Amino acid sequence: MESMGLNRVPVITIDGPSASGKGTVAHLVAKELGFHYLDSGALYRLVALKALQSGVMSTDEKKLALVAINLDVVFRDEEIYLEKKQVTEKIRTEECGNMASQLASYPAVREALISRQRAFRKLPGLVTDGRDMGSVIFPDALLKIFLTASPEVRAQRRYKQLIEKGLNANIAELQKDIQERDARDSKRGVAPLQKNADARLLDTTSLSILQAQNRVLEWFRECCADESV
Ligand SMILES: Nc1ncnc2c1ncn2[C@@H]1O[C@H](COP(=O)(O)OP(=O)(O)OP(=O)(O)O)[C@@H](O)[C@H]1O
Ligand SMILES: Nc1ccn([C@H]2C[C@H](O)[C@@H](COP(=O)(O)O)O2)c(=O)n1
Repeated sequence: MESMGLNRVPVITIDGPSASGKGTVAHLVAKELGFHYLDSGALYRLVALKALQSGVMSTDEKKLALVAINLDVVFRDEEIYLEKKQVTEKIRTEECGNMASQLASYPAVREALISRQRAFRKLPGLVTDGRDMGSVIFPDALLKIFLTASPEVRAQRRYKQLIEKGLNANIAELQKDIQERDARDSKRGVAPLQKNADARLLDTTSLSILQAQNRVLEWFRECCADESV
């Protein structure tokens, strides 16, 4: 693997809808394999946070693209820094998530984030999660997964996650929010969330986190054997 060109660095992409568990599974798989990890949604959330802080409107594509181009962000260990300030939890609010989903529909914003995402592809490998990782950013990925779960289960998981963090949450509002976000992310004109033919479907509605993680690792080993990686 050491002598591989950059385009042969193995990549596992995990795309899927909001609160499906793709971030959790991608992170665990990366840890298990000793691979790098990219949470691409965090980049859209960081643009959203910076735009909210600077008073840039969610309708101003040009200014939002400038925010994305100039984003001063560092991912270090488990933490995320925007302009040297730690914002790991701050970008996880529903406000940032919704703003991120809105600005992610602009081609100029998406274009501005492409090279940043591809820069994460380094030896010994990369696991990444998002909406267009397999379709647009890493079309030659070794293994592409579309990870999903029923909308009800996703809302319950998000509810539990927020309550465990000591935050207020309302299951009906979360369900509505997830529905709206899914619709916006899937219906946009550029890089929509969808299961492409070359992605394997992983429905985790009745799987535990460990079962989902193991399924991805099994598939990865199969792909490595097929490709003699
Ligand atoms: N298979 C599973 N069984 C039970 N809970 C799960 C499972 N997968 C993930 N979870 C839990 O669901 C919650 C949401 O997961 P996570 O944040 O990874 O989703 P996501 O798809 O990355 O969301 P988003 O796209 O909004 O960032 C977390 O609390 C996680 O621990
Ligand atoms: N590859 C990606 C990643 C994220 N987005 C957008 C759409 C999401 O609603 C929003 C927040 O992502 P999350 O952190 O919830 O995964 O960002 C996208 O369009 N493409």
